[in-house]
Amino acid sequence: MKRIAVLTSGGDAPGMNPAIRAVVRKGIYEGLEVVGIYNGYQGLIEGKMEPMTLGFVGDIIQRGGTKLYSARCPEFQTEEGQKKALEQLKKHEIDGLVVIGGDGSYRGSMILTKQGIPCVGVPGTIDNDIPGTDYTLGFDTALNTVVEAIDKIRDTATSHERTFIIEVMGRDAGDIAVWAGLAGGAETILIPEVDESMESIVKRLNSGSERGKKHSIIIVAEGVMSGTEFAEKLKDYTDIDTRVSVLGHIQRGGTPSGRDRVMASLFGAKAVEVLLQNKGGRAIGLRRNEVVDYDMQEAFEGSHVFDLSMYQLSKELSI
Ligand SMILES: Nc1ncnc2c1ncn2[C@@H]1O[C@H](COP(=O)(O)OP(=O)(O)OP(=O)(O)O)[C@@H](O)[C@H]1O
Ligand SMILES: O=P(O)(O)OC[C@H]1O[C@](O)(CO)[C@@H](O)[C@@H]1O
Ligand SMILES: [Mg+2]
Repeated sequence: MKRIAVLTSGGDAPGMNPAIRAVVRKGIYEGLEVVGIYNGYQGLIEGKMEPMTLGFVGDIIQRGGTKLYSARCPEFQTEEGQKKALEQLKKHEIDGLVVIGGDGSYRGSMILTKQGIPCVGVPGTIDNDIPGTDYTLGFDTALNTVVEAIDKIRDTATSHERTFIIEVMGRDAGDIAVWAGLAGGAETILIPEVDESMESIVKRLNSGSERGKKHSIIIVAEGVMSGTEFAEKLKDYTDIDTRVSVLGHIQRGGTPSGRDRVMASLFGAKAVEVLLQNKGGRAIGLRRNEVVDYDMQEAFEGSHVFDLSMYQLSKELSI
């Protein structure tokens, strides 16, 4: 292994920059040449890459987004696109690749591994939804962004004695919703993992009102339905005055938290160590507080472990 490359792919996540920094600096420390590929698999297909220096990754540890840019690349899902990508890797004499991204990006990397370029995945997605790891980069920062937003919205909810419906991200996963709901004291949390009936939701809202509760925070994970859709549904059951707030992409941006910077540094360095052992098709993760590498296949076959007890606790604490 002489020359390795790194790319970021899929939705960006705070922590991607510190992870790039760790891959580049650990690689150079170990005597490797490190190439940065721009715009994910799209840039790989187009050969948009250049050698990285220690300086290139200076002053990025504290920045959100990704200095290498990210993309969703439908062309890479075609055989022709994959062939072009492999040709570029061979042309630039790249012996191994670190892919920082979510499950889709991992799937793409498996194709390259099977074609002879060992790839290692670093979990970078705010959704925290990759099977096999307890943590994905960006989750902590996104969580803090959402909690800050809930706190602000709560001020208005209290002043106007209103119920607020806050829609949060997490394509198919309820982690952001549950953690933020618990941290922000939300009364109701709707997540894709649990099917709660409208009757039960309304019953809880009404019992709060009967006890004199004047405001309420409802978190809706986008994977369940949109906040607006939920507000419309609620109208069929109650005349409670609601407002909807869609947090959207502010959840993906911003300075990575201390936790995300540390995890990114640990994950990025571990990815380089794994490549140095000539291992491909591996994913980096956190298990019981230990940084590990595991068979990437597990990330596809296993299911993301969702902590139902936290969801239950949020209900017990926010009645
Ligand atoms: N099955 C697949 N085969 C080949 N490439 C894939 C596959 N799935 C995804 N990819 C590639 O990976 C890119 C990123 O995937 P996707 O858009 O699913 O994001 P992700 O990595 O899952 O991140 P996130 O869900 O956090 O945004 C895709 O645009 C595509 O280029
Ligand atoms: O930015 P895009 O492409 O609209 O993707 C949004 C999706 O990406 C994520 O932010 C990360 O996977 C999801 O939570 C969300 O559903
Ligand atoms: Mg994904």
